[in-house]
Amino acid sequence: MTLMVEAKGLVKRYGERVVVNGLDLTVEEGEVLAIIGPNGAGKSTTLDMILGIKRPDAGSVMYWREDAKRQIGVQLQATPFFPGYTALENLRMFAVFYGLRPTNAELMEHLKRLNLHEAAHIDASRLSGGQQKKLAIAMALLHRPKLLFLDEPTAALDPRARREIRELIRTLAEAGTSIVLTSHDMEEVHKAATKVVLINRGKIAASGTPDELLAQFGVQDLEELYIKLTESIEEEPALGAVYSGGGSL
Ligand SMILES: Nc1ncnc2c1ncn2[C@@H]1O[C@H](COP(=O)(O)OP(=O)(O)OP(=O)(O)O)[C@@H](O)[C@H]1O
Repeated sequence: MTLMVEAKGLVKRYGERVVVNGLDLTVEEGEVLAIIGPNGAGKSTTLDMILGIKRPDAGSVMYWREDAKRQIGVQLQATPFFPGYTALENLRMFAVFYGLRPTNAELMEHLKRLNLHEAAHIDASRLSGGQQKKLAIAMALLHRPKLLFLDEPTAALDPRARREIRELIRTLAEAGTSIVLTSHDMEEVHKAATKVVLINRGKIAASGTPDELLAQFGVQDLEELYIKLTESIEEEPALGAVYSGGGSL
């Protein structure tokens, strides 16, 4: 088993507020790890610290190799497209950033993988929300990363597009790509993820395969688990004390 990422004791504070509180996380090769949790739980902040976008106040992040960042693909919630340029042109610009020189035919093939080829010649800023999301994912995949981060990859997508992205995730994982994703769609997480980490108030409330979690907590599905664990932590006053300053989250 190769560990692709090992994050230990991650802490992030904003003023007196601790939004990520001593979080440990590992990503194994070929794993599809879903990070779930309420709005504001600290999921994106955790991803940002793992990616080096935000500096942790404590803790460490180790990758499987020193030059790992060349082999990482990232789709964040907001993607800065270049307006005035088509989807294809945007894709080409990102390819150049990665040091690649793909032909038009290769780029079209890449767009086709995401069922986005018909939008190739549309200005990126005029694409629908779902098409923009797909373009962001296409950009993250251009250099065939070994490790892929997807922050809410299926939010704003219609059911067919969701299924396409889920199938793409499965195909990538089968080919050995490790994937870390966040999602609020529990059914989808159950279908796509090999491991689930539930974050609540900056801490890990549960972690395991979807089936392990259902058995461990005696619930029917991940939505029930989510409701159960996010409720129970809010009700438990002792856990509130771990947040410095006592500020509400
Ligand atoms: N720059 C900042 N300054 C102050 N607070 C911040 C900053 N960035 C994030 N936060 C706060 O940190 C907390 C965690 O935010 P984060 O974006 O990690 O949550 P999340 O779990 O990804 O939520 P969502 O599901 O809504 O995307 C939130 O309460 C947010 O308001």
